[in-house]
Amino acid sequence: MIGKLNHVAIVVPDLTTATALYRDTLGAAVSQPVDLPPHGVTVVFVTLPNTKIELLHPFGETSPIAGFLEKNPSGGIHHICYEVDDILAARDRLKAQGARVLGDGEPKIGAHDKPVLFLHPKDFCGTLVELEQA
Ligand SMILES: C[C@H](C(=O)O)C(=O)SCCNC(=O)CCNC(=O)[C@H](O)C(C)(C)COP(=O)(O)OP(=O)(O)OC[C@H]1O[C@@H](n2cnc3c(N)ncnc32)[C@H](O)[C@@H]1OP(=O)(O)O
Ligand SMILES: [Co+2]
Repeated sequence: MIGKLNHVAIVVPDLTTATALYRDTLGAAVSQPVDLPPHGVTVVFVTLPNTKIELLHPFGETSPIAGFLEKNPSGGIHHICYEVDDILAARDRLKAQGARVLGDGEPKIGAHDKPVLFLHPKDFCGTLVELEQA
């Protein structure tokens, strides 16, 4: 069911520092920061030849990543995102198998203007999983 690895997301305490690290030290192509209010994050996209890295920082008062940053003040890998061909079919199959789909269970439009869903980290080996419609 899951296809390509779309991105790995890293929560960072300081986006400017993290962007400089990826651009100047690691030599990657990085975007400007983009605020995504419906998701409670600001994101910098790092484009690699075979996938993407997203550098995330909390946006707004009720960010879903605020708790993670509190527990991991130096930052850390926050989630991995897999592509699926049919996100509603994937959701229904996962729910039938007992996986917890986060939020209200309805896909939101994600950072790449495609529908996304999140699966509880405790159901997937301690890793928060994002699914994105391919
Ligand atoms: C838009 C863009 C895109 O790419 O399209 C994005 O990705 S937006 C990315 C930001 N959006 C999201 O992350 C949305 C989905 N996430 C969420 O709803 C929430 O972050 C959440 C429910 C996973 C966790 O929320 P929280 O940290 O406030 O909750 P808790 O503190 O109660 O956490 C419950 C348990 O899960 C653990 N836990 C929390 N977050 C993570 C994580 N990222 N990876 C692994 N474990 C995690 C906690 O340590 C705790 O474990 P223990 O009990 O053992 O201490
Ligand atoms: Co993501």
